[in-house]
Amino acid sequence: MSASQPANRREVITTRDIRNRKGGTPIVCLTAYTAPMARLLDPHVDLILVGDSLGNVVYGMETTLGVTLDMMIAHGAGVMRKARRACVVVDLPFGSYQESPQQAFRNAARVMTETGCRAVKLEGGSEMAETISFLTARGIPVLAHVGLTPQAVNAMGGFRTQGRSGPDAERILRDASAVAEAGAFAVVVEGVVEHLAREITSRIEVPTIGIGASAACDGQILVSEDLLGLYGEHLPKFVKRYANLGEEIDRAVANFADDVRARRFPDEAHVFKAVGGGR
Ligand SMILES: Nc1nc(=O)c2c([nH]1)NC[C@@H]1CN(c3ccc(C(=O)N[C@@H](CCC(=O)O)C(=O)O)cc3)CN21
Ligand SMILES: CC(C)C(=O)C(=O)O
Ligand SMILES: [Mg+2]
Repeated sequence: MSASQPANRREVITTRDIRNRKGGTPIVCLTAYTAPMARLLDPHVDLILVGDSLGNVVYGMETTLGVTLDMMIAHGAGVMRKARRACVVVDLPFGSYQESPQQAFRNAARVMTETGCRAVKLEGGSEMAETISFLTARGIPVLAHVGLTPQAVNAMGGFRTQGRSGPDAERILRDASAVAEAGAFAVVVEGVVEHLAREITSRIEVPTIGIGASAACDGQILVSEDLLGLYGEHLPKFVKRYANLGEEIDRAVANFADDVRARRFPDEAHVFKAVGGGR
């Protein structure tokens, strides 16, 4: 009998699967903001994050502070339509969860019901522990995010590597422990020095997913447009470019413009003709 494993059951990755990867094969994560990008990433990654970095990447904002809940829900729903197996997590934007556990639940529940995603991510350490246990106890899995937290850019005085001083490193370690103990299924660790990332990873029981936080983490995440060469010229030091799609787009658009101006496009292969009755 195979009632528990029907042959046509499709592989899906749950937050529990991610949680269980602690210390195993590194967890592969990338961002997607749209359906076509989700379709391309889905066969290759374990987790797709609909990040509030879409404020920078899609909307040209300077920081993520102007991103709204409605924007996250619209993009999250688009990603969900084309992600079949990867675990999809949606960022809660600035101002949608910091006020109280009740505010966080109300807005996270909207994200879950209106997108169908598996979990939400929120930024913060010890001060968010109560909110994380409030959400997880009520059925909303939470991915935590500590270290360099972009929504706190004004409090941090810029996008700076965190944990360089002893007291700073101890605070971030306490933050990571607090969010893990509060019930987060994994913790994004951003922009911290290598020895701190290694220390956090060895001390907490759930996986760490690093961005600019060394190979000592249990997984890695990057912004897809950064590694594809689709965003910006000056990238953070931690980004590795795997393609230069921006250059490809430049060449393709220049060729299209030349063809239109020279009347080479549309050519015979791309024109409708009224053959046998027409249309
Ligand atoms: N396209 C994109 N990629 C990202 O990784 C990203 C976003 N957007 N938006 C939200 C946050 C902001 N992030 C950032 C932005 C800038 C730096 C940066 O300039 N870092 C300096 C560190 C300088 C230091 O050593 O303190 C660097 O040179 O890497 C880092 C992370 C990461 N996130
Ligand atoms: C870079 C990741 C961790 C993120 O929070 C985002 O893309 O918004
Ligand atoms: Mg984010």
